Amino acid sequence: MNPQIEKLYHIAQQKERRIIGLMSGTSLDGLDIALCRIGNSGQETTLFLENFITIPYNTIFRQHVREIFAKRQIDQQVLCGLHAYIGKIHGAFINQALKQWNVLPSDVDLIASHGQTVYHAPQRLTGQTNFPNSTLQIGDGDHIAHITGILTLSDFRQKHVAAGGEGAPLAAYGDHLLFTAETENRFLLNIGGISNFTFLPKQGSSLKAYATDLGPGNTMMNQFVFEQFGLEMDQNAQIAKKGMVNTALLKALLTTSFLGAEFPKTTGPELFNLAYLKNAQSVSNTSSLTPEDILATLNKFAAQAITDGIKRTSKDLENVHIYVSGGGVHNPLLMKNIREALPSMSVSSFSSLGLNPDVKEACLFALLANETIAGSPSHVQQINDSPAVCMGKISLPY
Ligand SMILES: Nc1ncnc2c1ncn2[C@@H]1O[C@H](COP(=O)(O)OP(=O)(O)OP(=O)(O)O)[C@@H](O)[C@H]1O
Ligand SMILES: CC(=O)N[C@H]1[C@@H]2OC[C@@H](O2)[C@@H](O)[C@@H]1O[C@H](C)C(=O)O
Repeated sequence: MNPQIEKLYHIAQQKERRIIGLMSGTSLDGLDIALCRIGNSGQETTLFLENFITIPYNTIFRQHVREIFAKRQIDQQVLCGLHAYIGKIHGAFINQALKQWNVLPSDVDLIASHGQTVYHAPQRLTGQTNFPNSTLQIGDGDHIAHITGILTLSDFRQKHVAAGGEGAPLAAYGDHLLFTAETENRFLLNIGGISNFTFLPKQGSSLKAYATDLGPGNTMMNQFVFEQFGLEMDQNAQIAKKGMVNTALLKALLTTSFLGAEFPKTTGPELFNLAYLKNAQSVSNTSSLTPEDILATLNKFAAQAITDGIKRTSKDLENVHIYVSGGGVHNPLLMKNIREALPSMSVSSFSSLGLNPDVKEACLFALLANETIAGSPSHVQQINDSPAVCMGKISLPY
């Protein structure tokens, strides 16, 4: 037997695995690296976070990804090059993190790599049926495995698509196994570039867990401050706080059919981008607003896409608690807008469930890898409208 397959076989039989989860989101801020100890599988899963770091990307990296990110026309040579380049960079970042933590690569069982989403094209976006739902994450797993010497699972979303899904959100799988509560109905809200939630009905409920994207999280605010001020984000909503919400623009932003569509659904910056903003400004005659007013309106838009979605699912429910993760939790105006629209619900940071809100998604991919190696598709069959599959491709280091 190939000794690497034998090693994998042993890893699958261990009671506990040390797995590095990686997440690189649409904000292009950096690579989240979470070193997790994951025990058992399925409902018995335990997760302990040993270490976490976000290694920031440099300007050159961001420029390269922005050349192709969410764009329909691109230079294929850049796409091809980035697939290998991102794999190499992520591998080097892992080695750097392990050195910093004094952990030997031989003491890590697996890496679970999300990669970098460069295009997300469900049929609901393209409106075409000649191609199936599709989504593309780059940063090849073979490079990561080779550079680190660690067995690597990557490209998790393809199996979801193959089995009839849109390739996202995958959060429901981990959220359901780790965070379902006995006594309360939960929304685990993640506000990254795009906002999404996992709805977790309390144990014993006749309702089923599911996850859906909601609309823009930070992405439109980020794109707008980058265009106007060359900034990566509206830090602490400093700019938006100086502006006023324009109701005509807000109404125009809220008119896309995506927001009214049934759950679950997925989206990305392929829809929610500056062209979308320009079009909304044009139809609402608001092209001469100040950047501050536009940003205040985009902030409110992100909040309303989130709270309308939550209201829709929770209207007949009592004892509803919302736990927020992702970078949006650090935007005070966004959080204020969300709380004001949901006065009867408790809205808290994900940290009150015992996990740092910035690390949740990286841990999720570690958990997905654990299920693929040591779990079973039957563990996730209770999630509504999402295929019961194990995800990720396996790369051997040698
Ligand atoms: N202090 C802050 N003030 C305002 N916004 C913030 C702050 N900190 C983080 N953010 C927002 O959060 C974003 C990063 O969030 P996160 O890391 O969850 O996104 P992501 O992983 O790229 O998203 P996704 O996984 O959805 O693609 C930043 O780009 C910024 O918009
Ligand atoms: C295609 C893609 O990369 N989607 C991301 C993105 O970021 C948030 C939202 O859009 C979500 O659908 C998904 O990520 C999370 C981790 C998920 O799959 O649950």
